[in-house]
Amino acid sequence: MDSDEEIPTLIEHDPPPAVERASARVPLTIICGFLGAGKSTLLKRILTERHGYRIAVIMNEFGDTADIESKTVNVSSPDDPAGAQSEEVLELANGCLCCSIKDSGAAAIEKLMQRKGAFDHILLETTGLADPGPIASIFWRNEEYATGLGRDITLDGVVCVVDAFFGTQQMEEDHSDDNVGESLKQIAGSDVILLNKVDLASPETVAHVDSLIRRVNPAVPVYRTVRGDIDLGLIMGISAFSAPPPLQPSPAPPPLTTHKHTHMYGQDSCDDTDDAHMHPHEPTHYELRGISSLQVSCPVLSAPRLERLDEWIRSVLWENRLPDGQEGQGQGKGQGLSVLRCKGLITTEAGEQYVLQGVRSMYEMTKIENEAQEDIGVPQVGKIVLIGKGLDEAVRQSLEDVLVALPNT
Ligand SMILES: Nc1nc2c(ncn2[C@@H]2O[C@H](COP(=O)(O)OP(=O)(O)OP(=O)(O)O)[C@@H](O)[C@H]2O)c(=O)[nH]1
Repeated sequence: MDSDEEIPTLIEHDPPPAVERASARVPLTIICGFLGAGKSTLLKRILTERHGYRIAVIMNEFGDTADIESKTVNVSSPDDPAGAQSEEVLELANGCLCCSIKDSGAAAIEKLMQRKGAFDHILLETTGLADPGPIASIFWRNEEYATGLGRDITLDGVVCVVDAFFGTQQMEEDHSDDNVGESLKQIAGSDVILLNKVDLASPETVAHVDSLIRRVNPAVPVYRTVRGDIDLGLIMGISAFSAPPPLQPSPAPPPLTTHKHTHMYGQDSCDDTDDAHMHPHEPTHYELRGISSLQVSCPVLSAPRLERLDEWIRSVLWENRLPDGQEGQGQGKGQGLSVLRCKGLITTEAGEQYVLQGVRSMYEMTKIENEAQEDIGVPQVGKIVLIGKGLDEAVRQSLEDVLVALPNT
């Protein structure tokens, strides 16, 4: 055997950390929120405090080339005193990167990814009136095709900053063409909500906004903050698009106290003319200007029933109708069926468990690997949460039929 044929000795070595980091996908968090709610304040805190995370922050409206100077957080860094005016990626004293550029968000991120390895997480701020759904879809879809940015980035979650003082009023006044309002779409499409500026609002006002949020999106954790002071571990690294929804029912929101509140958002009318009376039982199915949520518990499913559920989801998400052709009717407004966000945890008779995640018409059912099942201790009974328009009793009934009532064939 000549020397060329000798079996080479394996030398074990750990890849240098920078190489390891460069090969991993970087998680991206979308930060949306109501106008003036405190998004920039949150980002400025992240960019200037010593927290040990290496975060790249992109502050710009996604895809917008309009004036951004007014959106730029003036971050001064001892290493780059002129940095706030620069359009380049700034490296800040605490290890974060700040990117405030005029070209499109995709270009900004591509530029940022040339520095891959220099940061562990990306935060992308949208403007106060952006619906996060389409942006989330872009990154989520990219991941699936694993080309371009999708090779480098994984969508971690959507965080929404809500103004505790003006939140109720903003939801009330925010009318868009489809009569839903971007603020409600932001709440519907978020995985975490920061109820900010709680120092400015009375406890009753804070509780009321909190209650509205939970009624639109019952699966979302809501953290009350002042000037965006939050443990970063609660908003980053949450894997919202691969984790199951919270298994415990969210804490019951405080009841809406008076009729005045409930009627403000165009709920069905009530015969009682006393404005101060309490509703003894708040409906679990709640509708706020057309957007509502539906939660259905999901028993252990046979394989055919899982297939039928998949068909049901395809019909509802892709065709905006129930599989039997009977469209859900939006309460009071005649709006059609349209799902903005769905999540679920499904267990099968074969002992497999799936996480359902959907943003608008896109969805995936991902099998939880056995080890992960053990880690998170997933129980046998799952649930399905839908957030969107037209989610009335006909939709609930139809879903329950698929999960429970129809023959288990
Ligand atoms: N009292 C109080 N003021 C706050 C808090 N958070 C932010 N602010 C102030 O509210 C104002 C708006 O905050 P920003 O962080 O600029 O809000 P934004 O969401 O980035 O605003 P837009 O980008 O215009 O939508 C600023 O003057 C902040 O200093 C808070 O928790 N309490």
